[in-house]
Amino acid sequence: MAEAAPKADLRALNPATNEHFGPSFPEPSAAQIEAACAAAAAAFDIYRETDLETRAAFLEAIAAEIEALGDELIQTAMAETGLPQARITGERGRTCGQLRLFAQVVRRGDWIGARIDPALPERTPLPRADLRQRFIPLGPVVVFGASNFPLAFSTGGGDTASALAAGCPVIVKGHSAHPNTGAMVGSAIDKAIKTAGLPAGVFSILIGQQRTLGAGLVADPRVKAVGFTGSRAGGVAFMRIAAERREPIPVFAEMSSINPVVLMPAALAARAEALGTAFVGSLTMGAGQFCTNPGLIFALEGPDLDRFEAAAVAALTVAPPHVMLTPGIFGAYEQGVNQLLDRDGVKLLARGCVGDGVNQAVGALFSVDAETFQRDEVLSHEVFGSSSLIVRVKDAAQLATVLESLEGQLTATLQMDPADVEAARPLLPILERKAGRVLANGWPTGVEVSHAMVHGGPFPATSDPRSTSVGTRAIERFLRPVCYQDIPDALLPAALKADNPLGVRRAIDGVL
Ligand SMILES: NC(=O)c1ccc[n+]([C@@H]2O[C@H](COP(=O)([O-])OP(=O)(O)OC[C@H]3O[C@@H](n4cnc5c(N)ncnc54)[C@H](O)[C@@H]3O)[C@@H](O)[C@H]2O)c1
Ligand SMILES: O=CCCC(=O)C(=O)O
Repeated sequence: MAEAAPKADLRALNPATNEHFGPSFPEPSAAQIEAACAAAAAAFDIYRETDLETRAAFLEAIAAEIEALGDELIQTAMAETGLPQARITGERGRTCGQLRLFAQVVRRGDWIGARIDPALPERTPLPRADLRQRFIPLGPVVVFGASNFPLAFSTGGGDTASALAAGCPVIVKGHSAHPNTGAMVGSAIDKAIKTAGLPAGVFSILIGQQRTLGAGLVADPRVKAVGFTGSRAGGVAFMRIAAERREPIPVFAEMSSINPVVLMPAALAARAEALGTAFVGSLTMGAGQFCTNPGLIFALEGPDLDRFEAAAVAALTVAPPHVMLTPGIFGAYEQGVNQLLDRDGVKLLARGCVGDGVNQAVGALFSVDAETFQRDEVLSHEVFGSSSLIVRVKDAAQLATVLESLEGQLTATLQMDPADVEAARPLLPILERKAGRVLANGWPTGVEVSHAMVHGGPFPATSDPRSTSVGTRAIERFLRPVCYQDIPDALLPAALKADNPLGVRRAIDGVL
């Protein structure tokens, strides 16, 4: 856990210098938490029935307002996270593109899922009633901003965009690692709310550092769902709080993944050196602070794996150190690496360059044989940062067994050539069961925001394998179906009225 519970007001910390800067953020009071929940609840019935164009334009306005924050947003996020300019600029593009993509989804209206089974009064032995179904939003959603993506997975990120697209008011628990970035994006969303003429409770942000803030929000009876990206312990804590409520609610937590990569024999023989170098590029990107970071490599032991290791060692040895997001995250990384250094049967292959600054992660590469890996549960725990473990397997049967032993993952990757297809075929069902996204010949870092993307997977990658937190399917997390039986046309929602005034696609008796 990165966040302690200090008594002083929160101020931003530059992790590159360990210096605080900017204004103080007093911990939100119980009255402010109450006000945010009350406002969100009051806004729900108005916001959820906004017409599609108003809601889509609102999402586009948020994107425009975020862009209008200009370079100040980029500089602020850089100072608060230690992430470089190109990364933050790219992340802003992804964030705004994500909002605009959800605007298109809202306009198209397919998410309403309109279905009509017309009445069959003459049916025997029993007539059928007129049945009409649509999706409605769940209600106010609490979103936890993630430390590692201060824009794309934070205040105005994917959880917020998809919940707002669904028609849910959002209360963001801003991450204490980037309070000013969070506040700036929050102000951009507030402006867009005013432009759209929406109730203020459609969005609010509470920035704080105490556990009671997040726990209180998840427990509030007016909150109907949770979106979270962060640690396994944090996600599990919220799953528990949500399950123990008088009315349990869904928690969509994206938590822990070590993203196995399998180097298939023909690919390894053909391009061991290139694979070794590319692997280190993915491993060290952004100081390894990606939930998609390749933390486990599997390959058959032998000279080709030796070549891969040699190339990876050569690349990692010259890899520069990177400032991590917070001293707490840096400390957790160091602890994780030290734990691997102490593990029986684990060999250190390489460390990256050591810097002279604070909170700088030095990459780490280890190797272990498959028997030891399977015996020692600690070896399959996520080390958040640029640390990875190569698991040397004896044969194809052992590879299948060891993959089968893994926990749920966001991604699983096959590095393969055409000659590997038959050997890969029996692995695919295993990888499908383990991961939300299966890749060939890529690296898992760098998630596309699109219609077919799945950024999800079985526990502990997420708390609910049926969904994704990236891509347009993310909207489905915040919707539930309602069936209207024999409701008069005058009372039906527009999407289900006889003359289909919204012009949305509808399935009539199951046929679109
Ligand atoms: N899988 C990922 O994408 C990912 C991303 C970021 C961090 N992490 C992991 O999380 C660690 C800490 O980083 P972090 O601060 O970003 O994540 P975190 O889970 O500690 O915190 C995320 C948010 O949840 C809140 N929170 C966490 N536990 C809570 C609890 N028990 N009760 C109330 N609120 C709680 C925090 O206040 C924060 O707002 C990292 O070292 C890393 O291991 C994973
Ligand atoms: O840290 C989680 C998200 C990772 C991601 O979005 C990416 O790899 O692009």
